[in-house]
Amino acid sequence: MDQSQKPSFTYFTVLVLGQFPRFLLNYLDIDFEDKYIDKIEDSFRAQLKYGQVPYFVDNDGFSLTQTGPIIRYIASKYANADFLGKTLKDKAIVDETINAVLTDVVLQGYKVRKGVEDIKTLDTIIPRYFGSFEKSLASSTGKFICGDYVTLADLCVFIAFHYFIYLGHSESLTSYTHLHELKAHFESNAGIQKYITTRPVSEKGI
Ligand SMILES: N[C@@H](CCC(=O)N[C@@H](CS)C(=O)NCC(=O)O)C(=O)O
Repeated sequence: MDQSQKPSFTYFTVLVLGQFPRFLLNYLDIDFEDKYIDKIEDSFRAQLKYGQVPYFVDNDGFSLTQTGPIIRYIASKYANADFLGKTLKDKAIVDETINAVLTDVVLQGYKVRKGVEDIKTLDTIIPRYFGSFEKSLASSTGKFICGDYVTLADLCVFIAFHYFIYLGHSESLTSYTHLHELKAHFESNAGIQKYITTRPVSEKGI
């Protein structure tokens, strides 16, 4: 296999799931090829293990689908050792948080925006999940979910918070001051600034 190729990432222009690897790759300042697609061509679909994107290919040709495993793999390989949690329990909390963000928060927000789910769903989702993330940050011994060091859980919570503001729910999120501080923390990262300001905007608004 060619060891010299750049990692690549493929997903649609919409943000939904693809924004997690994209935010992470930019946050870690990884030189990668970002491929935006409008549709999955048949020949490409045949390469995808479950016929769907997100799709990540590492610099040695190793490929992965499934958002959670992609971001955990990238973090394990390219971030510092603590980024997935320093202790067994911190690792479990990081995992618990990522799972909540990917399955219970972001997909629900997307479904509401798409009109597949009633807007009233958010009356439960926002206080249940963002309320809980806020509580974790407020009771932390440091600025982050696991205390004084940043993890992939913090990045995922930031992405979900950022996404809900993008989807138009900022008024319901005003009172979450620790989440706003977390947002300011990540938005000060040069890679994240670059990604947010240069990414293509989907007309679909999702
Ligand atoms: N469980 C998968 C879900 C992947 C998924 O639903 N992908 C959608 C886009 S968000 C897709 O590829 N849709 C196009 C299609 O099925 O043709 C993950 O977490 O990555």
